[in-house]
Amino acid sequence: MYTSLLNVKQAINIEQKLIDYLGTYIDHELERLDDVKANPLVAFTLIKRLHSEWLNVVYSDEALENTQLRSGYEEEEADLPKVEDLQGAAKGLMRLQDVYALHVGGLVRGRFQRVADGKPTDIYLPTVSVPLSGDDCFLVGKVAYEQEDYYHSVQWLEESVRLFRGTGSKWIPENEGTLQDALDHLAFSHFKTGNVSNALSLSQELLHYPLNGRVLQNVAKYEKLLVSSPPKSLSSNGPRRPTSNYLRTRDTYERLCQTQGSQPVHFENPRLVCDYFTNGHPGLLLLPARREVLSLQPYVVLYHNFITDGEAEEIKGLAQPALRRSVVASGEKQATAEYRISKAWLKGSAQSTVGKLDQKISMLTGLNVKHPHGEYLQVVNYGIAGHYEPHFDHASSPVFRLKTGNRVATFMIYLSSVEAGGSTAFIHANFSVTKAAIFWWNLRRNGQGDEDTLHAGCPVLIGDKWANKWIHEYGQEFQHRCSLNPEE
Ligand SMILES: O=C(O)CCC(=O)C(=O)O
Ligand SMILES: [Fe+2]
Repeated sequence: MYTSLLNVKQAINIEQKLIDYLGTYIDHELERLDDVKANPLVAFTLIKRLHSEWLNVVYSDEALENTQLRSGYEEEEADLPKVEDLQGAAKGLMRLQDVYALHVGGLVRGRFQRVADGKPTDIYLPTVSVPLSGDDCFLVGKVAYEQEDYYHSVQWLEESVRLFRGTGSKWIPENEGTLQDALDHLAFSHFKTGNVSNALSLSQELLHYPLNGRVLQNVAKYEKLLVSSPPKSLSSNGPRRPTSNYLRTRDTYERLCQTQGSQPVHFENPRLVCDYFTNGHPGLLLLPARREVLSLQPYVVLYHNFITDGEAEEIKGLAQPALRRSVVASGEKQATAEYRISKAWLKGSAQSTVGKLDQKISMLTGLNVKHPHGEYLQVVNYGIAGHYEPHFDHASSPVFRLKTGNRVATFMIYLSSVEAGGSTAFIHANFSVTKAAIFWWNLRRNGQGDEDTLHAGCPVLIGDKWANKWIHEYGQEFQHRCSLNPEE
């Protein structure tokens, strides 16, 4: 190599190549990191580590003399996830389990699987599977247990007991629970769901632990119960899912989240057009919108190329600091009601990207979107299994109407495409959408709310959902005219 300069040049080329390989490797690793961040199982275990595992380690006897660790931890403490975050993450996992009919055993192995005809199928294959520990499952089970939701607690605690048994009686400092705790909670959950014989056998196992009067009493109670009312043969199908207040629409909602519903069949109805749309506006002449009319009643339109990746990134960047603030500032009640979602409002000047988007919405819809006729751009970010229950965007009662009237239409933009889950489901119209930008009228021409617009945001399974939307209100008298037909 040292005999000629040419050889040295070659060596430099080789090194350059190696550096390029390294660069590619790092890029791939960064992508992998992105994948990992967007995985709810990773997010859950991370929150759990930060909320309780580190705490248990830092304050364990083993770490007593490590004052540096303790003071370092105390410095960060204020920024660590709170118990509500951990509970919210656990509830998020159970929501994903329900809405996407996921198999708990699969989730525990880091997989997202649905069981159909006894066979598990992956509905999403993560690049990295993050398995859960017995203690992770114990925590989810306990959150369910504390809400008296024994349907979920049985399933998660079964997994917890199985995993704790697998690790033997080894004591792990970061754990919150033990095999004994899991058995105890599982026994009671079984009892509450009417499975007395399982409750009894688990309680009998608990008798091997340092004696506990309550367990002894339970064993006697369960034995008596089994004699007085022996279990009926396998007639019941096990515990039912807890009912919720939107049960009426729940089945449809979940089906739409899983399947996208019955997508529009354009060739069957000539009014469901796909076209290059300018709305007769000179501003759209050179770059028309790729419009797809999805539904006529309610009237829902999809614009395929509404926002560029660069614009979306800019909007997310603008919203990020405001989003954080809005979470801290939200009152306790609201934080729990809309848990897993944070919001920010962006004003933006006419020249800004926000202003340009405003202008584009106005050109496409022909509506006056200037504040206060349109609300500021709202950016929403969804957390673990973040979702939005079925609702209307318009106010159903005049009491809640703003000065500029009701929300006549919605323009919703997806700032990043979600990898799995997270679609917007139109409950009555029977379809769901996950991409680009959609527009729909909330009010009928007679000013009344259009009940057919009932819609929901499905929980995000994988990915980072940034939906944002423009809501237009009255002030559109000449653009969205009333009809002479009061029924319209
Ligand atoms: O996230 C979604 O898909 C729906 C959000 C929504 O409906 C709303 O913010 O009003
Ligand atoms: Fe909505």
